[in-house]
Parts: sequence; structure tokens; C-alpha cells
Amino acid sequence: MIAPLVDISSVSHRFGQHTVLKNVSLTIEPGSYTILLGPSGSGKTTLLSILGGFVTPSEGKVLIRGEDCTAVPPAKRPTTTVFQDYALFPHMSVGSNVGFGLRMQGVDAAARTARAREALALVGLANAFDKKPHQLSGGQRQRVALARALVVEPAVLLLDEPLGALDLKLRRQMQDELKAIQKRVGTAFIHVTHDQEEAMALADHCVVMNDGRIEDEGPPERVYARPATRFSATFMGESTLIPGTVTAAKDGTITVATQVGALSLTGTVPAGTTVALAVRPEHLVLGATGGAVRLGTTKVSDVVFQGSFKRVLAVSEKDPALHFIARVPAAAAVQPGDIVAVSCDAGDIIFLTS
Ligand SMILES: Nc1ncnc2c1ncn2[C@@H]1O[C@H](COP(=O)(O)OP(=O)(O)OP(=O)(O)O)[C@@H](O)[C@H]1O
Repeated sequence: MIAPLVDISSVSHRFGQHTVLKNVSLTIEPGSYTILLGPSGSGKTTLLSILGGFVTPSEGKVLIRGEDCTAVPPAKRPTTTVFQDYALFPHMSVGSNVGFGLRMQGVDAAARTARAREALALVGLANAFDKKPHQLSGGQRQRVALARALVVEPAVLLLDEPLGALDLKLRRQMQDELKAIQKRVGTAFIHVTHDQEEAMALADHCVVMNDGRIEDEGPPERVYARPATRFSATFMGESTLIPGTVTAAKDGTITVATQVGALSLTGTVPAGTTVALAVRPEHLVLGATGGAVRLGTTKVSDVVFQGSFKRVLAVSEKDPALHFIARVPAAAAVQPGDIVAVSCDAGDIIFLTS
């Protein structure tokens, strides 16, 4: 087995009395694009700062290429960080900004220029070498910051909300570029975001964080299709969550008591287990002729037009605490106040026990 590029083991961190990372273990593979995804305050930036050497963890170890880097300062470890605000030197040319790290390493001027030009070409800014940062757009500045971080050929590139300052359209465009650049250079990227669309678009490996812990991790397709926890099911995309208790389990068939009645499903969860049944919006069927699992009738509370589809929010007629989120084609004739049956296919139900 090949050793992981980064091995974070049992890392905890406290700021004063406040424990912000709780026993986090994570490995990063060479050449991978890892996204740390989670709500504000979940500990993503602290974990990234520990990887970058800006924070020494209260407990645990960080190995990079097999070497213990836990307390090694930023400039002495094989990582570079791209910050949301770019942190470019305003008085220096773009070329000098990109070559700065090489200058610190004692690389001579001719080699610095050549490598800075190469890095700028890599990010699509071959003509910006002599410009000043203020002559560039936000997206271009972010690309300069990326070139500056890549030029020193780090083992791991750390990105803290790198697209956070960009407008939505540019953000989506830069996502595509970031992914393409990462594949071209083959450097492992670890990128912090709270934007789940960004996570799905970029990650080979998605790490869902909540309250200082890793809730779920894996390829984004797996995290979306089979989230490990309730939090993951609602943070990485949306889900309808139906709480229930397994009342009988025999020969691969279980009965789950829920607010919408007893549901007979295929599964191996033992009787007595408290579960949540999660269904993704695209798997909920509205209308009388639906899937095999009937989830009762609902009253539509809101319909949001989203271009190619409509997002429909509906409330169970049996229990107003139960909310459904469905996705229907843009042309579907559904309006607030409509009473509609909701169902799904048995295979589209995700059983969550934590
Ligand atoms: N230097 C610090 N001193 C004290 N508390 C801190 C410090 N840095 C972060 N925290 C606290 O640690 C917790 C985790 O913060 P962190 O920035 O890692 O979260 P995050 O998931 O990156 O959030 P965001 O998306 O808002 O940046 C928060 O409660 C924050 O207030």
C-alpha cells in the first residue's frame, strides 16, 4: 500500500476553553482534490491552518510525506496557502508577486522570471507579468495568487475559500478552471468551502465537517447518494427526513413506524432502532400515480422556479412538522395550496441511523 501524502491523526484543537476540533483523523492521497465542507464555525479553517503550519494542534499529529510536520512553521513545510483575499503585494508587479516565494528560497533572478512566467501561463495570465495587481479583475488576482502558490511546487496546496470574494458567475467559471489546473499540475489540493455546489463540482474527496468533527467523507457522488448521517444528508444537497422507529425486522423486510404511518421496506436494520428515512428531492414523486412507497398527502406551501426545474415545498397533512422538498420539471403545473400525494420508490430511501 502506498503511504498517504498527508496523514492527520487524532487531531484536536482548543482555543482557550473552546474545543473547535475533536479527534479528527484524515488522510490525503497524492494528486487528489479534497474539499473540506461545512457550515461556519465547523472547524474547516482551523484544520487548514493546522495543515499550513499557522496553528499547532493541542493534540494529535500531522505527517506530510511521512515526516512529522505537527509543529513545523509554514515556510519550512511543503505546503503553500491561497487565501480568500489573495494577499498580493500591491506595490509589486504580478511577476514579482509570483516569484516572491522563489526569491525567499534564494532562486536567482533569471530562473525566477522563467518559472514565474511558466506559472502565469499555467493559470492563463501569460500577458500579466508586468502589470500591478490593481490593474487586474478579482478573478485574475485570484489566479495570480494561485500561480504564486504553485510556483514553489508544494506537495500540498491549501485553499481557504479561494473563490469567496467572486460573484456567482465568475465563481462557477473559476471552479472549472481550478479543477483543470489541478489536474494539469497533479498537486494535491485541499480546499475549504461552505458551498456544497462547489464541493460537488471540484472534489475527488469530500469531507463534511460539523461542530469540529468529520461527519462523512468520500467521493461526492457517494456522499450525495448514500450520506452517512442526517447532517450530511441535509448539508450536501437537500433531503426530506422522515423520522421513524423500526418495529419489526424479518428476512430482509422491516416495518418502520413514522408520522405518515407504518412503512414496509427492504432493509436489515434491527427492530427497536431509531432511524431517519432520507429522500432526495429528485426522488420524491408528486401526484396520484407515483412510487411504491406512499408518504401520504401534502399541502404545497411554496414553489420556487429555478430555471430548468421547480423546487416544491410541501407539508404533510398528517403532521405539519413533516416537510417535504421535491424537485419537479419547470413545466409542471403545481401551485401553493395544492393538495398532492407524495411517494417514492423503495430503492430511493436512504436509512440513516446517526
Ligand atoms: N484564533 C482564534 N481564537 C479563538 N477562537 C477561534 C480562533 N479561530 C477560530 N476560532 C473559533 O473556532 C471555531 C471554528 O472556527 P473555524 O474558522 O475553523 O471554522 P470554519 O468552519 O472555517 O468557519 P468559517 O466558514 O466561518 O470560516 C469557531 O467557533 C471560531 O469562533
